[in-house]
Amino acid sequence: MARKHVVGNWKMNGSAAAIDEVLDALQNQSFDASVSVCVPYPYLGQAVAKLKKSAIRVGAQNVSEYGDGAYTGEVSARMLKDIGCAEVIIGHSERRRYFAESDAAVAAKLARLLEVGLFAVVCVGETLAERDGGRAEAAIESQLAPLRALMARGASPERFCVAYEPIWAIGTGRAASLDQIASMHELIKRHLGASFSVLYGGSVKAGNASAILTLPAVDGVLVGGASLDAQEFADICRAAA
Ligand SMILES: O=C[C@H](O)COP(=O)(O)O
Repeated sequence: MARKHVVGNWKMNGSAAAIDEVLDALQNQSFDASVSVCVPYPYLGQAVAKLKKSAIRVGAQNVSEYGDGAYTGEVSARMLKDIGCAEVIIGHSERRRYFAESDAAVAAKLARLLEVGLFAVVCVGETLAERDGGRAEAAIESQLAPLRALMARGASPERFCVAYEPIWAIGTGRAASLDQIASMHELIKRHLGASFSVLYGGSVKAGNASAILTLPAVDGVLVGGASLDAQEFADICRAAA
């Protein structure tokens, strides 16, 4: 069985001191799972240096859909690779919602990451209105369509995973039920391939991680708030044995 993947997403939180504190507490621990921490851009270099001798990988939370050039304020996939990032979260619902990131932009970002050889964690998720209106599956299928198109053009399913994050479960303390998670992960695997890696995100905590990670269709978790606490994040990583 493949190793589970635990990704911490710090979002726009933290400081140089907080990064040191959390990474100091994590860096010498060994986990059966593959573990990564996605810190804000300004702290990427610090995290890469800190985790040089650790198995924990450093990731970014976004990347430009463009290659190097005159795109003020953007950060290219090549730059992230250059400084030692291993993976990048793209298409997070907060980016789709607050920064109008479209499915097409997410697909372009994925293509950039694949070009330079960085692993991508592509987020998809439905709103509460879509879930309550019986449209959750259709919403996810439409977000998967550009990924399927990229795969049809040769994108390797080994180089990226999907994180299923129901928007109503993010930061709310109300994780999706095990049935809801299992059924959506199975749907995603039906579309992208049975062995395709699918993570779950949305109010994952030390207390529910084990039950979620035990589901056969769950290949890992994407953890927001709880990844800011070294002890709780380490407990979640251990639950992914
Ligand atoms: O990227 C992480 C997700 O948005 C989940 O965040 P959360 O664990 O704080 O609910």
